[in-house]
Amino acid sequence: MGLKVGKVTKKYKQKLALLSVSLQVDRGECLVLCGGNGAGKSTLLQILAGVLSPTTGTVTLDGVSLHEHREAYISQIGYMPDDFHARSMITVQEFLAFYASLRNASAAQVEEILHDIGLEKHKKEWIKQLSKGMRQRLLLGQALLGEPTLLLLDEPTNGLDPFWIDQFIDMLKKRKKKGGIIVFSTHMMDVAAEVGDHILFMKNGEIVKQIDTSHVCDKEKMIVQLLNWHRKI
Ligand SMILES: Nc1ncnc2c1ncn2[C@@H]1O[C@H](COP(=O)(O)OP(=O)(O)OP(=O)(O)O)[C@@H](O)[C@H]1O
Repeated sequence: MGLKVGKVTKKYKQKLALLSVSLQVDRGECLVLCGGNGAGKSTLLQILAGVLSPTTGTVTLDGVSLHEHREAYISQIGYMPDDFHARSMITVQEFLAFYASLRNASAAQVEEILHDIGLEKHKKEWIKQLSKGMRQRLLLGQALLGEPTLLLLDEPTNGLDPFWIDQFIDMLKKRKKKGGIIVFSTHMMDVAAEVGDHILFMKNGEIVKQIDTSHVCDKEKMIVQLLNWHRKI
């Protein structure tokens, strides 16, 4: 059970973006990807989301192979990309309804998510008129539709104010309790420490450090250590 990534490598023409990345995340766990710009975090998340194909390596979710049973695998994931080009004339509600139809999520769930991401009052607005933080919340809402087993979030806290960062942390904790798996990237070490069971630091496409937080008692001390690691790599 869980997410298993075996020796995943990604080459963009001559550029080696990922080099033999292996990891495992069990049900009910959260893995946080850290590392400087260009470390390979987005590339890894895009591979796990099936948006990019790995050059070599394997990805399975609860034993279902992304390569061999793509449709079954994809139906179990929710993916929030790091960028969002909202040029089209579509409202918040239409945007979520579109993704709900792809994921077999009900209209009731769209309403529930609109409430959870605090965009109920904005549901008739064009998405291109939303603030950065609101767009992030909408993208997150889209990823939650259909209650996916695996949530893949690329820098989800970018642009969120402190209230919404706390809401985000609560939401992740609830999903973990329900047995969901979460993988997200961030530069915010306090968020990583608050919800991460495994914290990975990447550099030049490789995992250079892994911290398992289950034995950590002093969270404040861990945040300082994580900040030091983040600066060092
Ligand atoms: N489409 C592409 N074509 C060529 N090289 C790419 C492409 N996308 C990413 N890269 C390269 O792959 C490497 C990893 O990039 P990636 O976007 O995965 O890093 P990241 O850790 O997410 O960085 P950031 O924190 O800046 O978002 C970088 O060297 C980047 O220049």
